[in-house]
Amino acid sequence: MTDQWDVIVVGGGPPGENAASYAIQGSSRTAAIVEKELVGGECSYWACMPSKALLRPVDVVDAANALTGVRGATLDVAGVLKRRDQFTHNHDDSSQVGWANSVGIDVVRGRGRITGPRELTVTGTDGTERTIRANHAVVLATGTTAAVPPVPGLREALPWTSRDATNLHEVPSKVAVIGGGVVACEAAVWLRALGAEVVMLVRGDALLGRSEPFASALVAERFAELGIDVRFNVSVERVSRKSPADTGEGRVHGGPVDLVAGGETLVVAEVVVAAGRVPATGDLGLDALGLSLKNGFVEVDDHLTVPGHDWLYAVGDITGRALLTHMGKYQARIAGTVIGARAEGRPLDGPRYRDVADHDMVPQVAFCDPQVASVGLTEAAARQRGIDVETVEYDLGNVAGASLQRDGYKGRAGLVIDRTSDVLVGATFVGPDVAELVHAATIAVVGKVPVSTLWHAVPSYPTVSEIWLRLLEARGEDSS
Ligand SMILES: Cc1cc2nc3c(=O)[nH]c(=O)nc-3n(C[C@H](O)[C@H](O)[C@H](O)COP(=O)(O)OP(=O)(O)OC[C@H]3O[C@@H](n4cnc5c(N)ncnc54)[C@H](O)[C@@H]3O)c2cc1C
Ligand SMILES: NC(=O)c1ccc[n+]([C@@H]2O[C@H](COP(=O)([O-])OP(=O)(O)OC[C@H]3O[C@@H](n4cnc5c(N)ncnc54)[C@H](O)[C@@H]3O)[C@@H](O)[C@H]2O)c1
Repeated sequence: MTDQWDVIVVGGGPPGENAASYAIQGSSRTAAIVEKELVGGECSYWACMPSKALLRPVDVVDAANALTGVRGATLDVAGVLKRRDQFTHNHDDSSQVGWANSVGIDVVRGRGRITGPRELTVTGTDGTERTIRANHAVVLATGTTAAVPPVPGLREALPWTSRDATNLHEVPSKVAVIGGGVVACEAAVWLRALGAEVVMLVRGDALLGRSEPFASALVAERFAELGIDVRFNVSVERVSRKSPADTGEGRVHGGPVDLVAGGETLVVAEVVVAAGRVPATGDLGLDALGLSLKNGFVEVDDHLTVPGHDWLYAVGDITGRALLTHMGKYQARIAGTVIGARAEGRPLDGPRYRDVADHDMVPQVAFCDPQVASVGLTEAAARQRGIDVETVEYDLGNVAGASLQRDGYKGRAGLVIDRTSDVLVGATFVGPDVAELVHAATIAVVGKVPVSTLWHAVPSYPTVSEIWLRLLEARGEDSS
């Protein structure tokens, strides 16, 4: 194999894969992905895919049991785990490597480190080193790893991280989840459904603390119904474990764990740390380039280029812009298109060369129970930016389409509208199966569709989308 490509991408998660393929598509350029673990990255094997594979059966059973006339839906734990393993291909990345090769991308196994402009050293699993070079561009796409807060005894207790929770092979009898963000809320739902007793230790006063308050409140209400014990304003002070043991991913890591939190001692079979992410920039050799990192993240301009280094790009979690697969892939499409244009001497004068969506137009779905699907700014974030906004909310349970989905459907939606321009700057939907509702809102936010125009976007009857009509009516103005 050669040691020189036109484009080298470090990190083979979905953003890395997309950056490589967009950078060479329709050309004779060559590309390589350097990957130290599995091509497909965290998302495919330890994050998005296994977590959603675990949550979907929970959702289906819940939906079936919420319908009069349907009886006896239950979870088969072994079957659920088996289906999860199908989605993670039992950690075999050969199909991803096959895809890369099929579109002209080489895969270089090993840990990449920048040693100079357009130059990297790759250390293989056997310790051998190899120097490789890029003619045009190097793209950093190394992602993040789970943060483990510096609580005395926590690291020594070998707690579960999201990798163990998504790849669980046994269900601990009782789990303490540290954190109240998306990882914590999603994991709490599947662990509870699979049979664990779950206690959540949340530092702040809300679940999904960056969401609209009504979303946090509905999730907390439902978690109480599910028997998830959520404790707010609690910090873990100390942890100790009898005989911690590295029993492998997704297996209980030793004896019972004592946690001292809020002046109380809690004894659990396992701890799940879901306290955010740390960028994987530590050993990338970036200091040699004199790069200043922001909390460890690589700063880029809207062409995803590292300022001052026109050959160096970054995409995905490592940019700290939006730690979401779809946003990383969006950045990758832009970076790849920019690399192609620069390689061919074309100007970057079209909309596809600039990252726009990361600036306050990011969609996200938390697939917990209930789901929380949102895009853009919350009311609080909009006000913080000095936008004069009005808000409108409506109960999803009062929408005919929603009531047909489940008996006693509970949910709520809210819009954040910029009064000056009369366009939507944010939207949040909370409830069972609301994930697919958010894209309509994303189109309205990104397209800056005036609310008066939305009156003419007629939702079909009886669908959950009629929430749009109800929200406009609740705003109390027909400006059509
Ligand atoms: C439990 C969980 C669930 C999630 N669910 C969702 C979801 O439903 N939807 C969503 O949009 N997002 C979700 N996310 C976030 C999503 O996983 C990330 O945004 C996404 O994986 C980021 O992709 P990335 O390529 O930037 O990083 P990663 O997926 O982390 O990939 C980085 C790759 O780089 C490799 N690497 C690192 N350093 C080097 C090096 N020096 N040399 C070579 N290779 C290296 C790693 O091995 C890895 O394969 C979830 C996250 C978690 C933790
Ligand atoms: N469905 C999805 O789209 C999805 C699912 C999972 C994760 N993700 C993404 O992955 C990223 C990581 O998720 P996450 O939930 O780990 O992070 P997060 O930032 O969403 O939440 C972190 C939580 O940990 C708490 N925390 C932080 N430091 C702590 C400490 N020292 N002690 C106690 N608690 C502490 C925070 O208060 C917060 O509740 C997020 O950006 C998220 O968007 C997305």
